[in-house]
Amino acid sequence: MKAHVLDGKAFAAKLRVTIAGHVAALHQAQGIVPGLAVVLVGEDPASQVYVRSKGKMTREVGMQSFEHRLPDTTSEADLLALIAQLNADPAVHGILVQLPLPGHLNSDLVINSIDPAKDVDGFHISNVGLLGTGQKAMVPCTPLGCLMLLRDHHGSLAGKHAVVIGRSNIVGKPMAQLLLGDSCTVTIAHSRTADLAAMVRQADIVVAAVGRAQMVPGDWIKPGATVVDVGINRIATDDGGTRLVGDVDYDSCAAVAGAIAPVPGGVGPMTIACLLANTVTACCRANGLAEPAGLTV
Ligand SMILES: Nc1nc(=O)c2c([nH]1)NC[C@@H]1CN(c3ccc(C(=O)N[C@@H](CCC(=O)O)C(=O)O)cc3)C=[N+]21
Repeated sequence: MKAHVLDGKAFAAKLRVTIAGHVAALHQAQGIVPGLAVVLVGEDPASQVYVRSKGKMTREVGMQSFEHRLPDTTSEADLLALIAQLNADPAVHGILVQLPLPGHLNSDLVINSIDPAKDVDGFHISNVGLLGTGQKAMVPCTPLGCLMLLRDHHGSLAGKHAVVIGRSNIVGKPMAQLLLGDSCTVTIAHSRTADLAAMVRQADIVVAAVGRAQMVPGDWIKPGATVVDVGINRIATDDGGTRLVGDVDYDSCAAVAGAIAPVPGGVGPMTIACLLANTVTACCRANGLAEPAGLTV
């Protein structure tokens, strides 16, 4: 059997068309243009690629993109002052501070200084608490994108056993909350889980978000299970180049899984599309307008 491919690239492209429609309608009916501010501190090359890609897609759907690039020597006070300015700017509906931040900056402090209503990453403690208690929140983009792919493929997720590998605040924990919200039985596994292979073999849904290249082999996958690969790892190739791989070993997993989201072309494009979706949602909430269906949970 060869797994069905969960085509995040195509899904995200359709979602961006839908978002562009909502952006055009907001502009026509209300004269409002949703705005997203992205803040990048330092010169990490991978981060620069993502920030460029986010800016391009933000403009493509008709929204305003504000990019702030700061040197890696930026003080915490200066970064907090910029965030205060963006919090107060009515043209800015969403604020994303690219992570990881340079080591001298306290990322918890920085993230919690963002107005929760503009926190399109969903990382502010207030949004984390709202999500955890089933209230209306800004939902983290990567888990939201994974959930959209899973719902699209399965319809209802109720009663399925989901094993989330990874316990980060940005993927593992919010992913588990979303799956619980959809009535899955959820296990959060991690590097210290005893007999991880046996645990993963019980899963109807596997979400791999550990940050270790190709660490999940096909013989950990229950035949027919759905595999969502969140990993983004650049590895060396034999010809001296590099290539992007996920946290699962694609070929061996695709041979046993019922469905699998590949890297690249799976969760990555969904993350950016969900960032745009969150910005539209934040813009509608800020203006007291009904938010479009289908952009969040
Ligand atoms: N505050 C914050 N929010 C984030 O959402 C955030 C962040 N910081 N820091 C970095 C990570 C990483 N991230 C990705 C987004 C899209 C792709 C993506 O589109 N990947 C393409 C391939 C891109 C390539 O070729 O490099 C794909 O998987 O098909 C990857 C990674 C968002 N992040």
